[in-house]
Amino acid sequence: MIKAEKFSDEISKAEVLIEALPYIKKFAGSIAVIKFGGNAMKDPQIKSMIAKDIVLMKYVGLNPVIVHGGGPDINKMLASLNIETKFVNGLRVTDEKVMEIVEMVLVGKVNKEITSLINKIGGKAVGLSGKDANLLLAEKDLSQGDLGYVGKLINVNKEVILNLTEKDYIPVIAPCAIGKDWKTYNVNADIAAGKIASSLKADKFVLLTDVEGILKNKEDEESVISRLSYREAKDLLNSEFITGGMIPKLKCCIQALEGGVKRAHIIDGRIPHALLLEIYTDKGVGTMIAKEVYDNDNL
Ligand SMILES: Nc1ncnc2c1ncn2[C@@H]1O[C@H](COP(=O)(O)OP(=O)(O)O)[C@@H](O)[C@H]1O
Ligand SMILES: CC(=O)N[C@@H](CCC(=O)OP(=O)(O)O)C(=O)O
Repeated sequence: MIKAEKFSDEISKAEVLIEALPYIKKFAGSIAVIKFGGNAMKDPQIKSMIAKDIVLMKYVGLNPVIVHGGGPDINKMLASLNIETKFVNGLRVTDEKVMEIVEMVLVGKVNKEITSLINKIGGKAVGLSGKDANLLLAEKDLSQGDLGYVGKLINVNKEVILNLTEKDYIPVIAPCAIGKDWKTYNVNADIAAGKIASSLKADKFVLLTDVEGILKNKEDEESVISRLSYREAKDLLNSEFITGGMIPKLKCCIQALEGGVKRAHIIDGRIPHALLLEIYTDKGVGTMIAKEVYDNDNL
């Protein structure tokens, strides 16, 4: 170790890269569907860090597919227009007027903001809505009663996504779907991301949100459940621990695993570089849900 002291800072940086090597090897060529939640987008600095993580992932060989929400932006726009909406089990009741605003905000604003942020950092992001090439085909979702134009996805045109990832583009998808009746449908972004992850049989499905993960007790930030098996996740879904926006999140993780996704993660997007920590280090952040969960099982 001649002259090692002289380069000690650089050497420790190189060691960090080497530590990531098993993960880089394991995930090279695979697909990670990342859901960028509206609440994780509130802080511009964090938003920019997430975009950097996504670009880095692409350059080290993992193919990110981004699905975004934008609930808080939709709420703001509706409030400024004095339009009230309510949620039923995490789903926004969507009449024709609300649908118009949802599409305007998600496709016209949020989608383009994320796309240009990634491109500014050096990625090749392409923004899409579910209407482009019939990417997301929906029918009316009646599972929670009649919520208007809330859609349930019945098909994902995965060829569009794969054509883009093969050419090193990063698809950025807004969860507005086209109906079988050619009307526009509002799909919860978590549910859309889960369906897209299943159709691609993604290796990783990561939901970025603004809580530490699934909490046993919502008042206690330390009560994060770090690992859940598929069965435990199903039991938890029917418990009183899970409410509001966490319902579609947990539900879509369960459905993604049923659809062939290997691992689903609900992680805290407010932690700087949470995505890199989750994928390229043995420090899991948030909650991991997998068909089988083993101890010391970080890959
Ligand atoms: N058991 C739970 N653990 C953590 N969060 C929960 C739980 N149950 C309900 N929640 C709520 O779910 C919210 C996350 O969902 P949501 O607000 O829709 O996020 P996003 O905009 O990122 O999709 C949390 O802020 C929290 O209020
Ligand atoms: C049907 C339904 O609820 N659609 C959502 C779509 C956006 C979304 O899911 O955004 P977040 O991920 O930021 O919550 C909505 O209208 O808010």
